[in-house]
Amino acid sequence: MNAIFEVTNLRKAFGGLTVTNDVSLSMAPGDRVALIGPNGAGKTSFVNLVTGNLRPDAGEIHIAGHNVNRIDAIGRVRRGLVRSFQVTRLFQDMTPAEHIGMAVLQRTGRSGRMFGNFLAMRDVMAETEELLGTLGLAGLAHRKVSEIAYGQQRLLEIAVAMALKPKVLLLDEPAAGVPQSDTGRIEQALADLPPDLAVLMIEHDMDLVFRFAKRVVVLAAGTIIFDGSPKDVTQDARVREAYLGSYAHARHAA
Ligand SMILES: Nc1ncnc2c1ncn2[C@@H]1O[C@H](COP(=O)(O)OP(=O)(O)OP(=O)(O)O)[C@@H](O)[C@H]1O
Repeated sequence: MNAIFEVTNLRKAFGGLTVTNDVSLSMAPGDRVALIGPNGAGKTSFVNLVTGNLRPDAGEIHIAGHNVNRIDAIGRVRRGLVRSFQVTRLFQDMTPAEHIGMAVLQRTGRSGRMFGNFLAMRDVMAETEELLGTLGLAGLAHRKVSEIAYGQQRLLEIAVAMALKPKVLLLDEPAAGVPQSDTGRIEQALADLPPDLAVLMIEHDMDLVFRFAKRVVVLAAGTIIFDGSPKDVTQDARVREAYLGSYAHARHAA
C-alpha cells in the first residue's frame, strides 16, 4: 500500500497505565477510517501522539514517507497532518472569514500579516469565500462565531482544517453535541471531502460510523483489537466483549 500516514509500534504509558500499546496503523490517500472504542480506550491519546501533542515512549510516525517523530505539532500540520480545530478553540469574537483567512495565511507562510487587513488580500478572500460557500457558511462569513449555531461552528472547524490543505485529516467526533436537525449538514460536509484526502474519524455514533467509514479500527485498553470492514466489526467476538465489558464496568461503577 502507498501509505500517506503510517504509525508503527507506537507506545505510551502514563505511569503504570499503558494507553497506547504497540499500535500500528497505516492509511492510504482516500481512506475513510473510523477509530472507535469504549471510553478510556486511548483514542484521544493516540491522536495526541500522532499530532505531536504527546511524546511517544516508542514507535514511529510517518507522514508521506517522512519520519515526523522529531517534528513538532505545527511542523506536522505543514507536512499535511491536520486535526480539526475544536469548537472550544474557535475565537468567539472573530468571524468565520477571519478564521479561514488566518488558516490560509498560516499555510502560505504569511502568518506575520495576521494583524493587518488580511481579508483585503485578494487570494485570501477568494479562497475564504470558496471554502465557506462549499460548507454552506457563506451567509455567515462576517458574523461573530458567538452568534452562529453550534452545528455551524462545527462546520467551521472542518472549514478551518480544510484551509490548511491536509493530506491526512483527523476528526474528533465531528457531529457530537449537534442537534439532530443539523447533523445532516455535517454528514454532507464529510461526504464532500476531497476523494484523495485520508480521513481518520473518532466517533461514538455507530450510525455515522457505518455511513462514513469504509474501514473501522477498534481500540480497547490501548490495543488495536480489530481493523477491518464495517460489515465485519459487529460480528467480531473481541469487539463485542470489549464493549460489553465497558458497559458492565460502567454499570458496576454507577
Ligand atoms: N495526561 C494523562 N495523564 C494520565 N492519564 C491519562 C492522561 N491522558 C489520558 N489518560 C488516561 O489514559 C486513558 C485513555 O484516555 P483517552 O482519553 O485517550 O481515551 P479515549 O478512548 O479517547 O476516551 P473517550 O472516548 O472517553 O474520550 C484513560 O484511562 C485516561 O484516564
